Amino acid sequence: MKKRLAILGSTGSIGTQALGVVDAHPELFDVEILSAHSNADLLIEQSQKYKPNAVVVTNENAYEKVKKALNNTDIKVFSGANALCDVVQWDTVDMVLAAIVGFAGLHSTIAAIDAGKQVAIANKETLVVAGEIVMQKAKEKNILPLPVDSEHSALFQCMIGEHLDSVEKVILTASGGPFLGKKTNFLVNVKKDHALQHPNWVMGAKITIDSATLMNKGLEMIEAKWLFDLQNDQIDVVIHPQSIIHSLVQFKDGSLKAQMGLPDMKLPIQYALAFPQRLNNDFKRFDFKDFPKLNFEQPDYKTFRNLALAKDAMYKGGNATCVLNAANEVVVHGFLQNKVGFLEMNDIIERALNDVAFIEKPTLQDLEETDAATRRLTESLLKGSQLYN
Ligand SMILES: NC(=O)C1=CN([C@@H]2O[C@H](COP(=O)(O)OP(=O)(O)OC[C@H]3O[C@@H](n4cnc5c(N)ncnc54)[C@H](OP(=O)(O)O)[C@@H]3O)[C@@H](O)[C@H]2O)C=CC1
Ligand SMILES: CC(=O)[C@@H](O)[C@H](O)COP(=O)(O)O
Ligand SMILES: [Mn+2]
Repeated sequence: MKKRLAILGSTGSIGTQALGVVDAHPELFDVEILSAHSNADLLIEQSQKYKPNAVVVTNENAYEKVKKALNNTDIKVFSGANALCDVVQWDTVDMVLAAIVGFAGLHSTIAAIDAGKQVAIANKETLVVAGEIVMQKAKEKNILPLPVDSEHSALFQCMIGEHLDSVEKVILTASGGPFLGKKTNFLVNVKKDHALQHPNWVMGAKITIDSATLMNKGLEMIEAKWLFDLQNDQIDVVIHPQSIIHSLVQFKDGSLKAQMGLPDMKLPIQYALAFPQRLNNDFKRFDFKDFPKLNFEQPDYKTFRNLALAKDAMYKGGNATCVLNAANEVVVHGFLQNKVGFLEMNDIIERALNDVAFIEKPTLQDLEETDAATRRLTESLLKGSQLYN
């Protein structure tokens, strides 16, 4: 029986690569649901090729275009974020790939878990904002959320067959991004074109900027905490510029297990979609001759302050990681519009973390309000930037 997939965020970097995995294994997967926000043309193209049961479009203008284009087909076309939460619960869906970027992916992921669906989570922001709630719900439904993020897929693969209480710590590898080794006198002037040039991975714009500021690794620390039920001091980061070792688990006997491979997201996507099977593929193989040296160094927390801010938020807990995420989403959006400087992003996130009211044990409703309040505050702080016009 084929696995029937809901691919949320099918027009993005993860979504399109997931469809590549489906292309390679048509005997294993059927596409039941696709979703997009603004890229109507690509969603129309994908719909014509994969003939899903339904598509959801969250941007109103794009919805009109998709609706018109698919008018003469059997494909149902829905609009709005609520529709995402409805379709993932359909009986005809076996697995949901959460590949929407940002807080916007939270509710549909929770809806999928509430309905007892298998979930493959690329959308790390969901776990950063509401990891405790999401994992508790998954536990109640007896669901094992499958990580798609490369580091977390690596940790997951290393932990298979081990007792979780034999884990001493996990070590997340970070490429260091395009500005590895740079200091503030350089970073103060960097613009989006440079920041968007990730050395090893081709990804969506938001996560690429997060990699450049090291916020991505901070988000990933929090993501690891919830996915693997770790204490804060069990999570380390090491810079590894080649992105060949995708992360490591250190066990109580001192043994280290690492998962390695060329940087290619199709592998962790395929692993999650097919779990517990490992599928054949023709992805390029790692060759030691191409990598005579693998390097490691400590992160520069003083220069890349986002990593320190994220770590502090993780230790603080409560709604602090929700504040961190919302402020970061707003400043990254601003940076991509050349409305705020690279280093100013740190200052604004820090202000938000200091100024938004702390809630120790937030409900989902509290987190929604925290997200909205942080966005309002951060937007107003953004207007203080000299670059803002
Ligand atoms: N790309 C990668 O290699 C990796 C990504 N991730 C994580 O996976 C997630 C997706 O990343 P990535 O694919 O790079 O991002 P992209 O920006 O490439 O794609 C994002 C997807 O989300 C949709 N989307 C955007 N805003 C909304 C919204 N408000 N409501 C509903 N849908 C929306 C987009 O639709 P549209 O394009 O139609 O506007 C698109 O389909 C992120 O959380 C990221 O951190 C994790 C590890 C690696
Ligand atoms: C592919 C992936 O999982 C990204 O999250 C990647 O890890 C980003 O690279 P950095 O290590 O530069 O953040
Ligand atoms: Mn990652």
